[in-house]
Amino acid sequence: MKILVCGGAGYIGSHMVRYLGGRGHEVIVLDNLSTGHREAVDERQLEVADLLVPSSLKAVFSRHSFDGVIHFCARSLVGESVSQPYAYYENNVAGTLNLLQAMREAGVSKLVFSSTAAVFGHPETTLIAEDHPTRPINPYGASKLMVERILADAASAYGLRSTALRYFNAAGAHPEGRIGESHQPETHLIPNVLRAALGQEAGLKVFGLDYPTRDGTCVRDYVHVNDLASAHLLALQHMESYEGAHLFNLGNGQGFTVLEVIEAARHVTGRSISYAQGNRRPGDPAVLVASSDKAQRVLGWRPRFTDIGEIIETAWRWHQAPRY
Ligand SMILES: NC(=O)c1ccc[n+]([C@@H]2O[C@H](COP(=O)([O-])OP(=O)(O)OC[C@H]3O[C@@H](n4cnc5c(N)ncnc54)[C@H](O)[C@@H]3O)[C@@H](O)[C@H]2O)c1
Ligand SMILES: O=c1ccn([C@@H]2O[C@H](COP(=O)(O)OP(=O)(O)O[C@H]3O[C@H](CO)[C@H](O)[C@H](O)[C@H]3O)[C@@H](O)[C@H]2O)c(=O)[nH]1
Repeated sequence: MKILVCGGAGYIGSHMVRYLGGRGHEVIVLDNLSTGHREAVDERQLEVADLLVPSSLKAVFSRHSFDGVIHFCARSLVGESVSQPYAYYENNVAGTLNLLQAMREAGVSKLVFSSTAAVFGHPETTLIAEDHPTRPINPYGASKLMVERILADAASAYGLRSTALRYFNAAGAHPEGRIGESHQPETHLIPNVLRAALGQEAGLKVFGLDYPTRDGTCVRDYVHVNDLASAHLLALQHMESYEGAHLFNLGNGQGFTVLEVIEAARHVTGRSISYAQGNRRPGDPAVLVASSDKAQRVLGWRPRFTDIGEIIETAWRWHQAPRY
């Protein structure tokens, strides 16, 4: 297949590009490099374009003919979405609409979309399945839920085939260590913990030790980026036979507390990791763990990295010698 990966210079997108390339697919990356890195992709694959500039988008579709699109572009900082909601709705909703228009004009009818556990808000059950109520508590989650709705409408109006994958906590890096997670600012737990292990992050804080969990810290479901990549390819293949708008939750089905992640990182790195006790971060639910039964049953998805130590080890390889 020839696949357009929008946001392919970013963290998860660059792993997707590697994964597809390794399986013989032809890939073009569309990215405005706002949070992505030129060094994360092969220059020959890269089309620098912006979802908010329709002419730049259309130019990409006129130069290539795609079998499908995987769409990772977004602004994705929860806190920032609360203070700058217009920027989030503009990039994540209006930008996606521009992409959908360009796809329609070019006759491209399959899309895989990055959704998020943030569509659920405060969960009502410990294990979150696809039919769990969606009540996002911040503009980031709301913007992703709006796109899910647009995709459902596009399926009935235009026959667009789509799959929204709601990832829980993407983690780890390609085991070869050439690509990895590099955000500025970095808000995610595992990179911050590993930077603390390297002595690069003096101010590591655990946000809240008074949650109703086994050690008082938040529980999250960490899923390896390469496992996310494999689910995207399965979703594209699934849409060859099934029309409509599909939804899947993606996680490992196992939750780890913040303190358990720090302990696992101590074990992997063999270094001491000190932290301070911080206040709760606004908008953080106590527990977010996915039920990925549907993805396993319908797509045949099998995550390979189920051990938190193994996931952290791949990230550790990257953080010791990051290339960007
Ligand atoms: N990282 C996680 O744990 C996580 C969890 C759930 C969902 N997601 C979603 O997965 C996707 C990828 O996340 P990530 O962590 O790799 O983010 P990232 O910021 O590393 O990657 C996003 C990429 O999209 C590009 N981009 C953004 N806006 C664009 C635009 N208007 N035009 C062209 N390119 C644009 C950026 O330059 C970047 O390369 C996002 O949609 C995010 O909301 C991430
Ligand atoms: O320096 C840090 C960073 C994080 N945390 C804690 O560690 C846990 C994980 O935090 P991350 O920021 O790594 O991940 P989130 O669970 O907040 O975010 C993930 O899930 C969200 C949905 O809830 C969004 O989809 C987001 O893009 C995705 O990365 C949270 O309890 C957070 O409070 C800390 O204690 N210290």
